[in-house]
This record gives sequence, structure tokens and C-alpha cells, in this order.
Amino acid sequence: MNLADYKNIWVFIETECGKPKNVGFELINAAKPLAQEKGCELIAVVIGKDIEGVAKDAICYGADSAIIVDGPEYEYYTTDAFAKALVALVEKYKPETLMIGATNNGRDLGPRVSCRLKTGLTADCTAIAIDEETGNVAWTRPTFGGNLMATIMCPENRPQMGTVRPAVFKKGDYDEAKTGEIVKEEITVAADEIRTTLIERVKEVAESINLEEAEIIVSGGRGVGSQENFQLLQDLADVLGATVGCSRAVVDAGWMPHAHQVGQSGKTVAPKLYFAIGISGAIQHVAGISGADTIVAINKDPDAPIFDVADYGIVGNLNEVVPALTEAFKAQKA
Ligand SMILES: Cc1cc2nc3c(=O)[nH]c(=O)nc-3n(C[C@H](O)[C@H](O)[C@H](O)COP(=O)(O)OP(=O)(O)OC[C@H]3O[C@@H](n4cnc5c(N)ncnc54)[C@H](O)[C@@H]3O)c2cc1C
Repeated sequence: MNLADYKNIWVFIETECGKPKNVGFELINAAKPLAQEKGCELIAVVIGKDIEGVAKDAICYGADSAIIVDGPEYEYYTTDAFAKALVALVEKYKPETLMIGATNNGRDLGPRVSCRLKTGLTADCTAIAIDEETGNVAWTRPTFGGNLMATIMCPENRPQMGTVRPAVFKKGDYDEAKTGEIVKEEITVAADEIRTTLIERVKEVAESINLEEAEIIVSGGRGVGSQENFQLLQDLADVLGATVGCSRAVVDAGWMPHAHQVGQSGKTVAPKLYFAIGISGAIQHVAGISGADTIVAINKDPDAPIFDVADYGIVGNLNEVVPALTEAFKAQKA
């Protein structure tokens, strides 16, 4: 493999039924300084059905250009079709770096593609940079239960691949006037090459929880005490137009579905305002909220570690503090 043949940074923009997931645009913003540092192009790759508008959006969010593969076989994600298309694109254009959002589909697609290309992939990254000495991408991800951060490089193979968690980076500004070339590639996948068939899409209640894109999150921990008592948090969330999240202890207790879990083995979130209520602040929880602008902690234990990361702290019993806050916000709204 001649490494010099590989150029440019690619960001895969995931879509669902033609709609982009935010993580692709977040990655464009994160990759922009890297592309500048390398003096290379930042290219968005969109595979889907009717996705030309998404490619245009990617350019407005900062990509220099875009490559699209548009066809009915890409309306819904399937491993076979998407892996075939992405591998074919990489073999044709030889990007130096390929970033994919660490969504359910991204976590499926990334390893499949890297394996076929016989290159390395760093999964679930939370930071990316260019290594000054070697010029390789330095992919950083939590390891050993979140107690250590590992920085991984792929010096001998190309492309350098990584999946990056949603909501770790913010989207950049949308510049409507920005233009860039959109290259259309024809890659057809025959029906018998796709080994899975989508029979029905069932919208779980849990699926409608969009923690990663929520602006305000009211999150509860074991200290909330019971499933029923989560109503206190729901009342506060309703007044604020917020989404309810929780710690893993709450999911383990069966009080909330996993879709609400924030943290290392749950969602990484980046709201403007994050309430941590009856949450101790274990490292695995805090790993998921580093992108929050403002953290408000409510805990009866003044020594709870959550206060170390909180911008505002209320030491008190949540059964008294939370209803008081709800009433105060209600009164302010009225
Ligand atoms: C590999 C791995 C991955 C993990 N991933 C995650 C993850 O993604 N997300 C996550 O959250 N955890 C995760 N954990 C678990 C994590 O280590 C903690 O066990 C968990 O976060 C604790 O949840 P908690 O803060 O709700 O509960 P506790 O640690 O039990 O804290 C409860 C808090 O509530 C307070 N409290 C109690 N009653 C009241 C009251 N009436 N009023 C006010 N405060 C009160 C207590 O003072 C205490 O601080 C992971 C662990 C491992 C090993």
C-alpha cells in the first residue's frame, strides 16, 4: 500500500429516509481544522435515496465538496448495500481518513468497511487530532470502563478510519451561500446481494427519545428512589420543554428504558442545560455530559462527585427541591 496515494478527509453523512443525522454535520465541524492542518480537502459522502439536498447541507456546514450515491436500494440502511458502496468509493478515490458517526448503523458499517479494506478502525472516539510528529490522525477513546483515555493511530494502512460518538462535537454555522461540487456516483446493488429485507419499521416509544439533540435534559439517578417518583422529573421537564434522561443505575433497576441512559454505555449528550438529580457523578456518567453547556446538580450529599463537574449545585432532598423548581419555573412562565 502506497500511503502517498491517499488524500483528503471524508466524513460519512448518515441519513434515514432521506433525513440527515446531526452527527455527520458535527463531524464536518470537527474535521475542518484537521483538513486545514493537513492542507487537504474535506469531503462529505452521502449514501441514500433522494439525498442531494443533504449533500448541499453538508457543504453549507463546511465540507468542500460531496460525493453522493443515490438509489432506491439505499432508502434504508442495510449492511450489504452500504458497505459495498462505501468500499467501492474508497477504492476509487483513496481518502486518507474516513470518519463515521458511532450510531447503531455507523457502528455496523465502520468495521465492515475497514475489514474489507484491510485497514484499522478506532471505534467510539471522543476526540480527534493530527499527531504533530507523524501527521497521522490521533483517535482518542475511553477505555478500561472509562477510567483511561487511549489514543490510537493507524500508521501503516489507509484510510485511517474511526467512528465518533454523536454529540461530542457541535455542528458549525450553516452558511447558505457556500457552494461546492457534488459528484454523483452510480453504484448499483442487486436485490440478491442484500441479505436482509426490511419488513416493517416499528416506532418504539423509546425511539422518540432524542437525547442527543435535546437542548435541556432533566436526568435522574438512583436517588430518585422509584419509577413512580420519576414523575417529579417529568413535571419539571414538561415546564421546561426538556427531555428526561437517567443514569445506568435507573436502567438497571428497570425504572427507565435504556434509550434514556446518559453516559459511557448510554448516550453522549450536549444540551444547553443538564439537570443531574439524585445522580452521584460516577466517571461513566460524567463521560456522557462533558458537552453540556451548563450542569445543575441536585444531591443531598454535599460530597457527591457530581458537584465537581456542576456549574450550579443544590444540596438538598430532591423530593423537595424538584417540585419547588417546577413551581418556580411555572410561575416565571405565567
Ligand atoms: C463499563 C461501565 C459502564 C457504565 N456506563 C454508565 C453509563 O453509561 N451511565 C451511567 O450513569 N452509569 C454508568 N455506569 C455505572 C456507574 O459506574 C454508576 O454505577 C452509576 O452512574 C450510578 O448511578 P447513580 O448516580 O444514579 O446512582 P448512585 O451512585 O447510587 O447515586 C445516587 C445519588 O443520589 C443521591 N440521593 C439519594 N437520595 C437523594 C435524595 N432524596 N435527594 C437528593 N439526592 C439523593 C445520593 O447522595 C447519591 O449521590 C457504568 C459502569 C461501568 C462499569
